[in-house]
Amino acid sequence: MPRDPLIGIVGKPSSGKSTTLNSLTDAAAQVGSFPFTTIEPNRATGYLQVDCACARYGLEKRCKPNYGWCINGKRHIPIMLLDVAGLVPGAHSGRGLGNKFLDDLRHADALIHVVDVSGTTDSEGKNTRGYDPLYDIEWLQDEIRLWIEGNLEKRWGSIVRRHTATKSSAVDTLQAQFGGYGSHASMIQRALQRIQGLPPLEQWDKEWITKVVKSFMMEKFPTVLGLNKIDHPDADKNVSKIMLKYPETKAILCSAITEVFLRKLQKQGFIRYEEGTEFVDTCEDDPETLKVLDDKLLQRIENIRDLVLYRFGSTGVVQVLQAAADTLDLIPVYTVRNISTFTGNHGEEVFRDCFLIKRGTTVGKVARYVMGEVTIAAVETVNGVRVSEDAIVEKGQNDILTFKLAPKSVN
Ligand SMILES: Nc1nc2c(ncn2[C@@H]2O[C@H](COP(=O)(O)OP(=O)(O)OP(=O)(O)O)[C@@H](O)[C@H]2O)c(=O)[nH]1
Repeated sequence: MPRDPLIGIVGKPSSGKSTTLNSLTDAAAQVGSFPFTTIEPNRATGYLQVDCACARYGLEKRCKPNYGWCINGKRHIPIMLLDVAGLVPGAHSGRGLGNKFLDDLRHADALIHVVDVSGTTDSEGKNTRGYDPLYDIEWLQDEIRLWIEGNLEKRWGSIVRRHTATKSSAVDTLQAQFGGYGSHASMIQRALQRIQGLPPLEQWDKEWITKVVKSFMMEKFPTVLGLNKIDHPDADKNVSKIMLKYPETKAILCSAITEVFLRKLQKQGFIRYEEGTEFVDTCEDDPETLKVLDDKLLQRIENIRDLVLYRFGSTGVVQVLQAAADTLDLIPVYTVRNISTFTGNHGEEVFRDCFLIKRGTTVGKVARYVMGEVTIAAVETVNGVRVSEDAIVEKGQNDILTFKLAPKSVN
């Protein structure tokens, strides 16, 4: 099983990366500790919303995840986020924080590019007016590409010599070069297959290398755009321009600052807010349980409803994380001790453990990830149905699993 998925948040200074990260990690509900062994300063835990298996069996009330939480069948599964700061035009050649951000980036499996669509900050994050954010989308992709290309071109002569001498395939040769970015052979294969008319590696010139790197980036760093600051009056026209120019790119409209504000008021007991939705209740809706808000704050909530929630359906941040995770094609798999009751070792609580795995992962891989290198005698799913270790995990079919260990042999 590969390591836990990691989503990188990139964008120019002042685009709203930290605000987005805060809005995604400052969970209002009570959460368990996180499952990740190391948390570094620029990493944080976000929560991905999925329809939990408990809802299939009417067990919502007894669902208590070990990590994250589950309310009414909506499960919030921890997922690691990485704040990749320091990207400015020219960073690949040492500007700003230079290549430091690129070292962070290599660990990411997918990227959220936070774009400031208000047009009030320039490419370096300085205040301005009427800036065209289309430029940010271009230069940011270029920076990443130039960094990868630069690393490749430095050694291109010896790469080609070795490739010819060892009669390697293009996939093997590139995997040796791109392994440091966490690539694997099938990723490179897909990247190469996408390029029409690609000649043998020894004939690649600069143009072909650029094409190869661009295609590799689509595999290694699938990117969604978080079009942030949609609450700003200038945002509309910039959003339209971006959508028109990049119709294929997944873009989600966001207002990270609104999400932070709503979660804060919710924590303080002033509002009831269902994250990822347009629903906000205040003391006017529920005077019994919600604290009284002054007129100024009530007016601000009204504006948020009109300018963000009712117009766009939500603040967008939950959706942007969802979209980034979708590019990785992750599905939740539940491991239980008792396949009839779905409970763990003790108590009545169900579906305690859940992992995000890449679609296409086999049951055997999940078993080894959860149990380590032990001999598994049998794997069962719902109703005690036996499942082969070679079976691919499928939602609703064999995504609830229990593992029976082989008895230890006595010599
Ligand atoms: N209007 C509006 N402002 C926002 C939004 N999100 C963030 N901001 C503001 O934009 C500014 C920059 O936000 P940050 O989250 O610090 O941006 P950053 O990308 O992390 O910036 P660096 O740390 O410099 O890389 C702050 O003043 C935020 O309050 C938003 O959704 N709407």
